[in-house]
Amino acid sequence: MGKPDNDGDLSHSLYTPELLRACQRLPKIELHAHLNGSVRPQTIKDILDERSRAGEALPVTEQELADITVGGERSLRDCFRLFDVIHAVTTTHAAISRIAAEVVRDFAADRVVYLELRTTPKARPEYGMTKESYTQAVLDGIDAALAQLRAAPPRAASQQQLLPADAPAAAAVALSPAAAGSTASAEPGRQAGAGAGAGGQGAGEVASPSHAQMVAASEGVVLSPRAAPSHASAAGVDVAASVSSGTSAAAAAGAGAKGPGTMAESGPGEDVITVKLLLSIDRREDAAAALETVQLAARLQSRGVVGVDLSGNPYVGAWSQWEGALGAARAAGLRVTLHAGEVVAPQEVAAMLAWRPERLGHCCCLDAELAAQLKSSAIPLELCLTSNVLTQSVPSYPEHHFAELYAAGHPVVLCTDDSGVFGTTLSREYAIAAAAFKLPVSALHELARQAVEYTFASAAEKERLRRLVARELAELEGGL
Ligand SMILES: CNc1ncnc2c1ncn2[C@@H]1O[C@H](COP(=O)(O)O)[C@@H](O)[C@H]1O
Repeated sequence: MGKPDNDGDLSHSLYTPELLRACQRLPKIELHAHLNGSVRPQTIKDILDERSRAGEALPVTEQELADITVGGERSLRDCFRLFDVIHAVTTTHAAISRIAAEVVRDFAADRVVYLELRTTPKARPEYGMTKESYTQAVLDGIDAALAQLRAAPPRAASQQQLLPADAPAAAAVALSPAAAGSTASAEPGRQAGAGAGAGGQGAGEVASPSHAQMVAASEGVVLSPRAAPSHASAAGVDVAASVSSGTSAAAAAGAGAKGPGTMAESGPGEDVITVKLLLSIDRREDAAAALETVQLAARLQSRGVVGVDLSGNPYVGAWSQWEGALGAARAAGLRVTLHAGEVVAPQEVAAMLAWRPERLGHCCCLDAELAAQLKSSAIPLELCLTSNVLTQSVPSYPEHHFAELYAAGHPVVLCTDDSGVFGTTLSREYAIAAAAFKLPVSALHELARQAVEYTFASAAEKERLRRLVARELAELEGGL
């Protein structure tokens, strides 16, 4: 599957290490990240190793494992086969919690200050898993990561081993060519990632390299485990240790409460990351299964579930299957975002636009008429440059529809989609956008600022985020 030196991915020649570093310093908002697509490749290997040591028959073949760990340019169809392989590996609640914790820490390490993570609740009776227990495991993992980020003393990050500037790309296992280099053979990431795992390991975590580290290694960039806000480093602090998550209601209920959906205490410095969860409906699911997910999301709003997503293989299913469940989501006060137009499907995209979700994802394959309708709808669009190029939904970075929509002033937000599968980070997506579309730094700042407006956060949280992002950008602009 794929070719390691995939030149659909021109990112290495597009941007410089300096540009990547500048993007790592930006306070960023991530609104389109699939949990299992954001898994660290090494974690998949670790889980398989553990199961193998326990004498279990492995759920994937050698070839499937190679497909995960070596990667390559992938068609969308191949991509969905890969997700099935990942799901075959991640069958325990502990694995789900571990992945959620690592993903939160990886985004925090990439200076993402607000994360809307999304995942498909899975009912897998053969593993004693219900949609509810799966989602609880995700929430527990998020809680664990936030608790650890909150507790980590500011100096902890500075004591961690940094990735050497000359660390070879091969130091990391990669799911994709973007960070692959030659990869996979030599106990990857163990050395490079050890102790530098996005600011240390959480409960149940072992050392495995984050995407930020893999990207940094492939770019020859020294990456601080925690890209601290500049004022913090000016004060001799490497890491902002306070973390917030959750709803304003929980905030009003006071500090110290636990988990997404609650507001943790704010420390003297800065909030590290706020995390919200969207529950995804997989396009393979029928109306009843979709409704079950919506009802679960509605019940878990107090824990930080803010919305519902429709995703999955775009070649499967029909819009009419999920419309009822999505209507129920709306009635329950949940926000809705839809994957639209990843493949040519004009009738479906027209129906989705008419339904008016709060956000849309991708919209790669729209004809001129639909593109005009999208623009007049002003529905904010989650754009995932690397994902779209690697899955060949768009021909190249410069030809990505970001350019046209951005020029038209359409609300857009840069996102990663599946940072593990595509070996990317949000900082890298910003760097690619800057280089491919010749955006000045001020435009990157404006993208970061505007992203706040497209979150599914409450009005109070948006206001807090606006202030946080504005303050950090002002410091960057002031060169502090
Ligand atoms: C590449 N573009 C994409 N288009 C559509 N759906 C995608 C996707 N990338 C990921 N997913 C959806 O997210 C699931 C994996 O994460 P979770 O198990 O939910 O955490 C995939 O199985 C698919 O349903």
